[in-house]
Amino acid sequence: MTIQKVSTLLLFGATGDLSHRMLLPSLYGLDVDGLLPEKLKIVGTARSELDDDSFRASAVAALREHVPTDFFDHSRADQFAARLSYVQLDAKDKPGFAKLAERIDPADGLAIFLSTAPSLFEPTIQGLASAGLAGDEVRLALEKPLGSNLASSREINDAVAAEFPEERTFRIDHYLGKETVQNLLALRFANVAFEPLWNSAHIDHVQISVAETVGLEGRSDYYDGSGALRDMVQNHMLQLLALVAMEPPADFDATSIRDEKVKVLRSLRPIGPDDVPNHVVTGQFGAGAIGDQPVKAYAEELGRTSQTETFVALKAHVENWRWAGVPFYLRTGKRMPARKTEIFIQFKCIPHSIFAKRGAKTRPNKLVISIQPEENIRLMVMAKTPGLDREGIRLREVPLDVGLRDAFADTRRRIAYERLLLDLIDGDPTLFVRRDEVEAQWQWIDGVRASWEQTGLEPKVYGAGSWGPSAAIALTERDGVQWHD
Ligand SMILES: NC(=O)C1=CN([C@@H]2O[C@H](COP(=O)(O)OP(=O)(O)OC[C@H]3O[C@@H](n4cnc5c(N)ncnc54)[C@H](OP(=O)(O)O)[C@@H]3O)[C@@H](O)[C@H]2O)C=CC1
Ligand SMILES: O=C1O[C@H](COP(=O)(O)O)[C@@H](O)[C@H](O)[C@H]1O
Repeated sequence: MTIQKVSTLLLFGATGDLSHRMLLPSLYGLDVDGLLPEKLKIVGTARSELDDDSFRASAVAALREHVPTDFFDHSRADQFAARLSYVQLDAKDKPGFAKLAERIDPADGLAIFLSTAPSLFEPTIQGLASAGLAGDEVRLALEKPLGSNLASSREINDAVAAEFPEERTFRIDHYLGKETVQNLLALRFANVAFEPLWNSAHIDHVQISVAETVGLEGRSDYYDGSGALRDMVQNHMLQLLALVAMEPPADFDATSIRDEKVKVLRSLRPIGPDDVPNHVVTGQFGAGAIGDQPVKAYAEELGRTSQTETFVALKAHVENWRWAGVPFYLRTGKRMPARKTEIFIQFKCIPHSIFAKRGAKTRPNKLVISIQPEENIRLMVMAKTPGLDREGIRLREVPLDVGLRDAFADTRRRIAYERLLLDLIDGDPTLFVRRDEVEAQWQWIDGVRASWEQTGLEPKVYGAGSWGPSAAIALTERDGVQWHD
């Protein structure tokens, strides 16, 4: 495969929050590390009235605010800003796209990043096509949300496919850009120790938790129309589940990895109305405190009452030979006591304990993969407690711990978007989500929502700063399982 070099990155939504907090700082990081093509130009566009100089100044201000202080350097920021220019454009104004075509020659290699609301995707794509900016040399990256259900996701995908073939479409799930998420692949497929145990014969259950302390973060219109299931489970958490559950791919390439992930997503057992009471819990945070900081209830933060869930816990099953009978418990919520993204694998008990007659108890092994903020892989194993007990033997659970931050202390921690922007520029879609994956994700999520709507499930209030409603604890305790908090 010959990879077309990119000479221009065209950034829609260049004045927005995502651009300021993540995209420009990521591009700055890549530039400082010498990873951007030397001649790469970055053209920002939005409706705001800016010229090149004022856009550059606003970009440098964003870098100053969002790049860690020990990595921000004024002269490097100015050098980076020299790559930037700006075109004022309303994405709904088709003839206006001619202004972009005056500045950009797609034949030189063009990557486009849509960091705008999805309602603008279709007019933007049509505008690009009308101005000749959707040709063979052009790649298109799209931010989430890619629809709010399967039907709307298909509409977006169809609109994209009308001008950009799948191999030039880069759907972002920023969790795939996180080092620790990619490390899951390394753990599973660069080591011989885990794969023989990675199945229902040895694994009792899997927990995936994404706990956040933040609330609406100024995105109330979007979030209240979405809720935790569609905001977090449909994309990030199902991608994590797919990476945990997939078969070993033949290669680390886009087709092999995505083929295996989509098989998992299609094997998710639908949750029907009868399953809802034992498989789904939703919650909405009430007033409370995180640490010593008082936190308002969701309805107060939103300014109105709402039935939107800010917490969801699910019991899912992957119906295939490897995972038959292994529950995957998923849980995510806002305004929880701590920020924590973690995959917890509970192995089964040993088949027979040679220590039992000596009074020693064994516990099943556990593997804890901490994705953020800690970056750790910890295997809990049984060890003998030191001592000369005549009566018997004492065993204790101890961690075999790999602190990834310490192990790679000499490496800068990168923003997930650095990986993704670099791959977009290089034309490598491995860490982007293919259409069939997104649609399989939506199909399952739509089923969950339809079932909970049919059963009239309503979110239970949980105190901000707690781990969610008590019903979420009951969801696992019914199976004799405790959440790993
Ligand atoms: N912020 C975040 O952390 C995350 C955001 N996302 C998604 O990324 C996308 C962008 O998010 P975010 O940056 O937060 O949103 P913002 O509302 O902060 O920014 C939206 C951007 O789109 C531009 N815009 C709005 N309307 C038009 C238009 N008609 N024509 C051209 N440009 C327009 C705005 O600029 P102007 O007003 O000048 O036109 C602005 O640059 C959204 O889909 C969001 O859901 C996904 C994950 C995280
Ligand atoms: O996509 C989203 O992700 C963030 C959480 O991302 P993280 O990298 O901080 O874990 C979440 O806050 C937001 O609601 C959601 O849209």
